[in-house]
Amino acid sequence: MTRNLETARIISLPPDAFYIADFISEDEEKWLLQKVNPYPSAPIPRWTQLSHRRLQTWPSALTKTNTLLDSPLPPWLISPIIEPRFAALGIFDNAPHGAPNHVLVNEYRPGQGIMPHEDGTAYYPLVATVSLGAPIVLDLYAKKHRDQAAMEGSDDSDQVPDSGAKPQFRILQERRSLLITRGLLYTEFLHGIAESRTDEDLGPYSICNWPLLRERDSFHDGWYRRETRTSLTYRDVAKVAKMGGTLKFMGGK
Ligand SMILES: O=C(O)CCC(=O)C(=O)O
Ligand SMILES: [Fe+2]
Repeated sequence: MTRNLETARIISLPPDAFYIADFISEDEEKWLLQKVNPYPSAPIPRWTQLSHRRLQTWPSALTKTNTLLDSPLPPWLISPIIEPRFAALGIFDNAPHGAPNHVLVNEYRPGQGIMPHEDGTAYYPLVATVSLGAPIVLDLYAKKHRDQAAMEGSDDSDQVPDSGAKPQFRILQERRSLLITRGLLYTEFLHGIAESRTDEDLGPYSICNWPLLRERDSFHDGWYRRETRTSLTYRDVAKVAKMGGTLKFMGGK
């Protein structure tokens, strides 16, 4: 990864996390939100309603064996985010395909969130997240290790934090920002977003990327009311099946 990115490192976190407050412009944000929610309705309804958020999966969902059927991302997810910006920062240079091939779009309305989870081995261990619309706090929890889970009498696959457990770290993602998490932070931590109508206790001691924020002043009361926040999460799926192969298989040749 290039030197440029080092100035964006969140130094209080285990390796590695990077935060760039002003990654896209206001016009680009507006344009991307229109692409996510085309007026009056998408030609193909892209949203899947989940219990606590809405989700779009581009270019398509992974198969049961975590394989991506090879197909390009739509142009609006490529330019300007992947080309030229990710490329200039060398973000995916070491990933198997040298660039992201999969994007999950999440939308959270006030009160919605996502349970602490890990993204797992289907992806190269790096996620680059562009935030749109409003700020939100991402909570990080160290995974429980086998011995700890055993001591607590839970089965050893139970790495999920107890409900009500305090996150170990909190990252504030402003609208128009980029957050990159990779390496140990990807493999050894769970991440989640609280199902809350406010984000509170915001300050230099509780928010680990505080020095890198664009609009610290707007958080000086220590809280804000949630508004609809959309995320574009870019990843590289390791296993890709060429369509040609599938067609040949279907044609019996
Ligand atoms: O919306 C986000 O920033 C997090 C989404 C997430 O964790 C996921 O889609 O796996
Ligand atoms: Fe995730």
